[in-house]
Amino acid sequence: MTELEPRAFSTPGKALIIGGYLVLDPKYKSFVLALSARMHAVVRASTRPDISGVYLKVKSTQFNNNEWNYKVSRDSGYVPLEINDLNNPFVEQVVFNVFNYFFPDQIDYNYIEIDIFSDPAYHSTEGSRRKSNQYKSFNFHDKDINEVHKTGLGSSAGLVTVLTASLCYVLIKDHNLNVLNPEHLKMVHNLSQVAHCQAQGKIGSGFDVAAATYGSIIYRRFTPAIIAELPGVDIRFVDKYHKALKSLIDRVDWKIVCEPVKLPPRLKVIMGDVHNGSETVKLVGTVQRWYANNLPRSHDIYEEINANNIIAMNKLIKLYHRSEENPQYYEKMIDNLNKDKNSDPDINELIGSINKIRELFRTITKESGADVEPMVQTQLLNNCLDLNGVIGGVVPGAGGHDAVALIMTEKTDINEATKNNTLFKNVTWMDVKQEQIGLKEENPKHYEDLLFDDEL
Ligand SMILES: Nc1ncnc2c1ncn2[C@@H]1O[C@H](COP(=O)(O)OP(=O)(O)OP(=O)(O)O)[C@@H](O)[C@H]1O
Ligand SMILES: C[C@@](O)(CCOP(=O)(O)O)CC(=O)O
Repeated sequence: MTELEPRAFSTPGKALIIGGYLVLDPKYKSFVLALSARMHAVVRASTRPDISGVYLKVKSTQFNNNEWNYKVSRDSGYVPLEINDLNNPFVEQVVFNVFNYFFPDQIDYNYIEIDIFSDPAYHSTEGSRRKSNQYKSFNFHDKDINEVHKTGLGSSAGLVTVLTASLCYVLIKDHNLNVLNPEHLKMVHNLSQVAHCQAQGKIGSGFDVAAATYGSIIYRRFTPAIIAELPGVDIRFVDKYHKALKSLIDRVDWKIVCEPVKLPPRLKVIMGDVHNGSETVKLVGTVQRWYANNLPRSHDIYEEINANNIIAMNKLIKLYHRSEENPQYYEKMIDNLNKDKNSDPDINELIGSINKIRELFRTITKESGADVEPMVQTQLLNNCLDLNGVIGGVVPGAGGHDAVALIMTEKTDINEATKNNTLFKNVTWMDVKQEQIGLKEENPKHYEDLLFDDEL
């Protein structure tokens, strides 16, 4: 039995700060922050002559030892067959698409094992026990993955991207996958978008997959049609899907924008979990119906939101440049914000544009009935904005009752500022930071010998 050298990868979670709903239309740009909570995969593969075709085991031991076992073969169009009839559409679509992309004649390593790990912030900690080693810490639940409450950081997009990278490593020529090679990143990104889109039922803009791959970005989506036009699987002509997919991944111009961005220095994002959970799919459907039934006024509202989105994004970029041009002045200016939020014209315009975006989303909330910025969240955000050092706040992504995202000075200690204050009793400040980097190589040894913290 020969073994492929084990490798590990990770991808970040996300917060869509600016551009919710509009980003579903390829016309509009958005601002997405990658977060320090990451999804991880450790991949091992070996040659097993006793097994016919390919056997793939995906394990998620953190969730009641969940695992999915697939058989795949070229003769059946690489449609994965789960041997216990278990469902995980995200894993299935990754397997299907990565195998179809490479469409291998013969597979050197036909027994593949992938261990998935998700950082604690993705899920509620309730009923979990922490396991750690000197490098990593993960929560272990005695419930299945689908029964544990999510915090909305984009676990499925992170999972799809990190699994895609892992399988690409096994199947790419000479196993030379390099996360620093732009061509390889593009391949992982495009394959992940296809798999995520198919698993989700084609509803998302793909900002979460783009952030999982590229980190914090200004994002403009691809035209949804390019994925919708892929042919179905046809067992009689197994290479039909492969040819169309290969062309889509390598040759079609996706006209996508993924420009790296950073929050201006000395500012940070803080995510607050409101523990309620929202149904993105339902919210999107309701807002889209409102949009269609209220044209052309709804279009004008979107255009006005977009004008303010652009102001907010430009101000964030300008502040970043100012920090580089005159670091001392910039530092003082940020320090001043802890006393007077209106002391700088760029910050003023940033605050003004975010307030306007929120106001327009409240109009949509009222008219459509979709809780994009429901009253409780308005109150919570306004209470946050009253705190020293907090300069902006939004209900990220699709909005709803899930979470709030705040932009504040680095010196602001949100836990301290809200401690014992009943106005904030329903919110838990999450232990995540904004991060630049998307798909990252990890050390597979860092996932070994995890021990329960309470037994250390
Ligand atoms: N650690 C994991 N192991 C295995 N599968 C996982 C894991 N994390 C997520 N998944 C898959 O992703 C699904 C959750 O995806 P979903 O898109 O509903 O949530 P999300 O991406 O975390 O949330 P949101 O899009 O609101 O940020 C799970 O049902 C499971 O199929
Ligand atoms: C409403 C939408 O723009 C954002 C959804 O974001 P989230 O899943 O709530 O983080 C949909 C999308 O872009 O996929």
